[in-house]
Amino acid sequence: MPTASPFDKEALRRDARAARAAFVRGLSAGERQALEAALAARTLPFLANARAIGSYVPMGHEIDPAACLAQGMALLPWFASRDDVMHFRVSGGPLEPGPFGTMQPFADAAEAVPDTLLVPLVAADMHGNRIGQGKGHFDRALAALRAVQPTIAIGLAWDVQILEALPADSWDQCLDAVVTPTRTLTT
Ligand SMILES: Nc1nc2c(c(=O)[nH]1)N(C=O)[C@@H](CNc1ccc(C(=O)N[C@@H](CCC(=O)O)C(=O)O)cc1)CN2
Ligand SMILES: Nc1ncnc2c1ncn2[C@@H]1O[C@H](COP(=O)(O)OP(=O)(O)OP(=O)(O)O)[C@@H](O)[C@H]1O
Repeated sequence: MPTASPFDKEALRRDARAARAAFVRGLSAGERQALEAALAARTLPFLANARAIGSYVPMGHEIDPAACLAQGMALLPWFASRDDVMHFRVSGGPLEPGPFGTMQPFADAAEAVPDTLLVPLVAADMHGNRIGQGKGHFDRALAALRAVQPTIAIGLAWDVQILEALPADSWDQCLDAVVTPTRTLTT
């Protein structure tokens, strides 16, 4: 597996964020909704046998997984503080701002363990390598979950986020699939 210097990953992250922003800014509300509906249709087969789905509340220009979850409730990332590891709590009730600019359940929502994760990303490649926000939250959470039980990770992205190849660090957790509105890549 190739190893990247932190500089490489940082540059890739910056460029991928810019490409994602440019793409999403060019979409009308209707186009965005249609692409997110197409994403949901492609994602549903991966959720058929899931018992507890971890999802996310989109921030910035991330693709919205809400249509993927039309049938049921999901778990959302939850942090007690910026130094905390990522937990998952049941959504469905009210949300409040969490420490990283995302909305999260209140502390009294039930904690649960997902067996399938819908994973936001900045960039991914055809081999299931992923670059995220750079804090390692999903890598650490997936490593902890997979140490206990098989956990399926499905990366969700706009097409523009899929690159030919990305560097992988030793701690990177592989995605089992990457789904976009037009492509389903299984690794
Ligand atoms: N929607 C969403 N929820 C998520 C994540 C994510 O990537 N997306 N996370 C993934 O681990 C976790 C939160 N971790 C995060 C870590 C760092 C930043 C962050 O540095 N954000 C930049 C914005 C960058 C941008 O322009 O997109 C910032 O706030 O300046 C955000 C979330 C759990 N929830
Ligand atoms: N399993 C782990 N145990 C300890 N540290 C980890 C683990 N996984 C990742 N990290 C740390 O997290 C930091 C960020 O990793 P990386 O740049 O791969 O994050 P990312 O996948 O882009 O971010 P995220 O998962 O938050 O969206 C690295 O400094 C790495 O050392």
